[in-house]
Amino acid sequence: MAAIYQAVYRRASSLICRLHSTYVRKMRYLNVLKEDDSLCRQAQTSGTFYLFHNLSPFLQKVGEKYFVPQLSAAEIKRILEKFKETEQWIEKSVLIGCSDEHIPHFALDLGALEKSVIESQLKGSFTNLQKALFVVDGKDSPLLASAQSLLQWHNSHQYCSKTGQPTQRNTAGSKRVCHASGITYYPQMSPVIITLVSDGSRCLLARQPSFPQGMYSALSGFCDMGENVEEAVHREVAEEVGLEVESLWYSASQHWPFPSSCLMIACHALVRAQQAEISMNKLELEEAHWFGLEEIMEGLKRQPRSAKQNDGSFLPWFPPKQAIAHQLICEWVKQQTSQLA
Ligand SMILES: NC(=O)C1=CN([C@@H]2O[C@H](COP(=O)(O)OP(=O)(O)OC[C@H]3O[C@@H](n4cnc5c(N)ncnc54)[C@H](O)[C@@H]3O)[C@@H](O)[C@H]2O)C=CC1
Ligand SMILES: [Mg+2]
Repeated sequence: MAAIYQAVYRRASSLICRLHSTYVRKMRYLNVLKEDDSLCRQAQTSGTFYLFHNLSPFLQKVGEKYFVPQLSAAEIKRILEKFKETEQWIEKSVLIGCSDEHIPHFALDLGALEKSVIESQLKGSFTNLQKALFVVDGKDSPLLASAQSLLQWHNSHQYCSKTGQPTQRNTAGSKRVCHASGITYYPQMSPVIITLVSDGSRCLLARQPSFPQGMYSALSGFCDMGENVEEAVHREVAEEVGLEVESLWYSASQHWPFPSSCLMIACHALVRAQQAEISMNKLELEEAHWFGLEEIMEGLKRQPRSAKQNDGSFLPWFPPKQAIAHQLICEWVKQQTSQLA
């Protein structure tokens, strides 16, 4: 039966090849792998693997640069042999993408095996995700973030929340099913709005107590059930700084893996300059200020280390370029400078 499916799939994909762009073919291929367990199992034998250990990605350092190595199935088998483990381990991997040439990419967490043995065999180290995202090449960070989020979701969804029975995953790891209740669970993300509020000439940045010292960011908050993006922006701005948003517009979005799988939806918002007095919610924020263009441009140049002053206090600095908050701040600067020109 599987052979018939594969022949049909090959026939269909050769037709698709002639009709569609590389991108469309790639997305269609990934979609087939998610739906077809036997094809996905076969793909694992020719795929590449990103390794994790208790959700920390494996990195290699060459000179000053960090790389995220992709291992072949044969290399994974060699590691497993060292631990006298079988290649069944590979079935624990999750599908995270594929190359333009349809080489599938998987992520595999070897958390149950001794970390130092793998690290010395592969000459690299498992690195905390928060650090990894800021040292690897920009194109690798979204991949690491989504791979880790998917692995984390599987870790915490082993059981059905209705029956308490174990759930079974499909080969790609794109869903889990409870056979007792028939419920299918799909990986979850929480929508979060992040808003850079402006009064026309200044922008509002705030600090949560958990932020590193001196760091200010745009206002953020989880969307409530049933809320749309516009309502969430209005509510969060009102809740956190006591201001009423007049107008808002969407900028961009980003997947953010902290604390676990957020879809950050970034917007700009405008409040009236005559009604811009901040009334900060002390339960959520420790500081909130209006910043002028010059202060923002100075802050963008500062690094956490250069922000520290002799008396131990910190000058304001802003999230690094990997965070969407950074993009919002840069867009605001661009818009302000173009108004001045
Ligand atoms: N990538 C970026 O540029 C930035 C990302 N963020 C992320 O945005 C997220 C949310 O921002 P906050 O201002 O902390 O949100 P928030 O203002 O909604 O406050 C967090 C509180 O909301 C409650 N909450 C409601 N729904 C929740 C859910 N689904 N998961 C967890 N807590 C929930 C909890 O009580 C939590 O303590 C943070 O996890 C942070 O990592 C925040 C700023 C910048
Ligand atoms: Mg908040």
